[in-house]
Amino acid sequence: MASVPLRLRDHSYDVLIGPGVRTSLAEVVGRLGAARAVVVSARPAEWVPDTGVETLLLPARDGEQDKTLTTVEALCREFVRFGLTRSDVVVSCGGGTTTDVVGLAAALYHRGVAVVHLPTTLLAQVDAAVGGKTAVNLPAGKNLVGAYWQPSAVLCDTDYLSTLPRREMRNGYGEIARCHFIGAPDLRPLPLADQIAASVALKARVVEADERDAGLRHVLNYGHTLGHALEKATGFALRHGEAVAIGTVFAGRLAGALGRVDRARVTEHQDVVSSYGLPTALPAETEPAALLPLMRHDKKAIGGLAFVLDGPQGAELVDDVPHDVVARVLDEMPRAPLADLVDVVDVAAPAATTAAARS
Ligand SMILES: NC(=O)c1ccc[n+]([C@@H]2O[C@H](COP(=O)([O-])OP(=O)(O)OC[C@H]3O[C@@H](n4cnc5c(N)ncnc54)[C@H](O)[C@@H]3O)[C@@H](O)[C@H]2O)c1
Ligand SMILES: [Zn+2]
Repeated sequence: MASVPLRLRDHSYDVLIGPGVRTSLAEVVGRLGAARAVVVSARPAEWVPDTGVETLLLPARDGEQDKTLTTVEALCREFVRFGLTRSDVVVSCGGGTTTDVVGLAAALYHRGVAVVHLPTTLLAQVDAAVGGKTAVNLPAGKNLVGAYWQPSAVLCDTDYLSTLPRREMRNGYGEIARCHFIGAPDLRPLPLADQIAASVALKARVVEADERDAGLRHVLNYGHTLGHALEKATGFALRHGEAVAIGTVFAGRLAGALGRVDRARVTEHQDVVSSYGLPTALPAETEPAALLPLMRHDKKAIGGLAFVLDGPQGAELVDDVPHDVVARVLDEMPRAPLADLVDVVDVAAPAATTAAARS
């Protein structure tokens, strides 16, 4: 089992990673001094560990459709009915959509009640459940209403991943792959739990340095400017991690075109992304020119087109990248039919991944 600390000025917690770590929940709840717990779970009841205190189990559904203020209100109403107080605890068990919506409910209930996350997707374990950002969607867009609310612990039980569909594993690998270019060592040869621990450790260091997105936290958006545009352009036919993977390959090429990195580093982007079994080409159905305006709407864009790009000082936010360079690098990207991109074979995925993906 790995334990990754996340230390902030007024709040610190540990992220535990490994098989069976969910059984630490009762100890965590005991340490918090909570008398009652509400567990909101999108997974079967038998997947929810004992809390050690009087518990209300609320079933939930993963998915963007329930990541709404309506769900937040419904949860808070149940918290009141159960008599949950400010010194009690809320527990989330599910994918990133569930940890996000439950995290926001915990942030708002009594102006903040302790929350413990039990993420059950690879993406939620390496990214969504760690770092304290919570949000829900509005019809106008994703994650438009939210709060910073750090959990009191995160238990990344890798046993949960044994039932995760292969494509959801790949979704999480998109975020692991981008760690290679924002300060993590080469994680490819490592077992899955170590890859998760290293990705969490990287995110923890970034969040410690910039909890509220004032600067450094931007590096976590490596590959995301094109990634977000591709998600929208394909009507979300690409999973987030798949789109980020293609965005990461593009970020390498763009950094190369701007003279920020050498040819070998550009190739390394392609190699790393493909060795995680992730797509590296633009969908043939998407017109490169149609992606430009979508990238302009990315929330990182302050003036012109902004990208997090690799360079001599490592990854950093680069503002005002000339449109013509972006357009040219997009045009030069390899292309492949969308159907092929979302069905990439896991070429060199580590044994643990392949086993989990098959089951
Ligand atoms: N707060 C943050 O910092 C942050 C960071 C990244 C992403 N996010 C959010 O995370 C969300 C995406 O999370 P996600 O990719 O986990 O999506 P998700 O929660 O929709 O789960 C993906 C799918 O996996 C299924 N699933 C979950 N656990 C499973 C398991 N153990 N076995 C089998 N199936 C399982 C779900 O039912 C769902 O169909 C987005 O809403 C995104 O905005 C938040
Ligand atoms: Zn992401």
